[in-house]
Amino acid sequence: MTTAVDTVVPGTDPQGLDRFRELEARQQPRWPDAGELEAVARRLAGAAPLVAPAEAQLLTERLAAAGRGEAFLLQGGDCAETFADANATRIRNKVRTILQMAVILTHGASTPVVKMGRLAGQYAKPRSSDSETRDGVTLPAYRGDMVNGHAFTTQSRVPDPRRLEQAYRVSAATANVVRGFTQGGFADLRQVHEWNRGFMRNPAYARYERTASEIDRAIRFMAACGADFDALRTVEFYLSHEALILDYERALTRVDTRTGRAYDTSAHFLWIGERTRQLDGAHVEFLSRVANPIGVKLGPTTSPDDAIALAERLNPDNEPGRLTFVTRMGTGKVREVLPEVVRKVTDAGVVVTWVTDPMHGNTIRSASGYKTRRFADVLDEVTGFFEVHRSLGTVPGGLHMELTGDDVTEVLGGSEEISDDGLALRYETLVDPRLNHQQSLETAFQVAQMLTDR
Ligand SMILES: O=C[C@H](O)[C@H](O)COP(=O)(O)O
Ligand SMILES: C=C(OP(=O)(O)O)C(=O)O
Repeated sequence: MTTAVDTVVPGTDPQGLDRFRELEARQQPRWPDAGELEAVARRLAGAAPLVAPAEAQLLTERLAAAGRGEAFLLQGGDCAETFADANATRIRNKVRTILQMAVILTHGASTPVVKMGRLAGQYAKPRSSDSETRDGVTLPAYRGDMVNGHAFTTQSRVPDPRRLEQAYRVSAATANVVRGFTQGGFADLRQVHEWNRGFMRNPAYARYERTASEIDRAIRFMAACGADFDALRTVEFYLSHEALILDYERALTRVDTRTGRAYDTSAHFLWIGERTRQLDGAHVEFLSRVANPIGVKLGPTTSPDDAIALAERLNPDNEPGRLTFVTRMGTGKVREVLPEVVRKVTDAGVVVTWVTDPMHGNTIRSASGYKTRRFADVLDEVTGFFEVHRSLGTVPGGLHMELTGDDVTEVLGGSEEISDDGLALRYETLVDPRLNHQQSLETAFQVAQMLTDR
């Protein structure tokens, strides 16, 4: 990785990187010790970048291709990564799930897939409420391992800036493991059967095995023809997270010495959440200053004018691939709200890559009290997203999912028919429910069909 980047010390601000500090920043922790936060930010500002600007620039080109319908973005991972789960097995399971989904999509729809994890930095969460009450005791809400601990004790819930450094270190280790898996042979397409080994037989796995066999046959045929398969050994895999805690994102921003542009080197792709996308807010201001490809989540209250104004602010040069709109309307709203937004944005000449997040508009509380989603709702929002783009002649460019490679029981339904009673079996997420491995593969098969029709 090239490290041709210069630190921009907070407070010395040639690129306007600190201007966000003058604006309202929602969803920020109340750090108890400003001095300690500043010391941490200074140390992080001197630390090595986690990604290289050149990689982020290549991703911009890939996302531009997705926006034109020449590729498809698959972005997935935990709702909230945890420090405790940043081990090789869990990371491998997530990477493998994304690789398997990508194989299904590429094979089913003959479309190159841009692979991206919500990984190696997804440690901060926006919350509906600042506090949580249990049995009459009220404490600050858990805001992700980057901010405070999940344990319901006063000590654990106090925001601790040293966690920003821990998030950096764990992200670096995770990124290293991801590079090992994606560059070291594990992701070799000739391992396509191997990725499925050990899973129980069920319809999604049996279907995956058939796909893998067809890919195997095609590879053997091409090998017999003398093809060179070096390109199959490695995959491009990008890292992303929500750019929520601005002190962290600012501290990891560097100036690329080749281009003179500022990059947030905490990830290749950063997105602004639905709760922090105010046009005059700190998050929009900060991300307008970095050159990474960025996303904005658009919920059901988004007006076409909001979307156009965000695009003008975040991508004034209308650079293809720079801006992705991740729509998360909910299954009940997608067909009602999305058409007008897409139509007016398109009519305004705004170049954007459209991606669906079918998770965040479909969260419910089950009768047994779990925060969950119905698998059928998730699929229906994706279906609605494709229908809307089809009817407008615009491009459905990708899928943004909360998923895990493990056999959790957090989302209702799927071919294993997880019921309300079944949620308790392996409900492990600390914030929002994720698709398990098998539900993720099922989704990929359904989307491959929609992509083929695209
Ligand atoms: O992942 C998204 C948000 O952080 C999450 O949905 C907020 O959850 P809450 O409503 O439980 O705070
Ligand atoms: C908080 C998230 O989403 P949204 O901003 O769309 O609610 C998320 O993706 O984790």
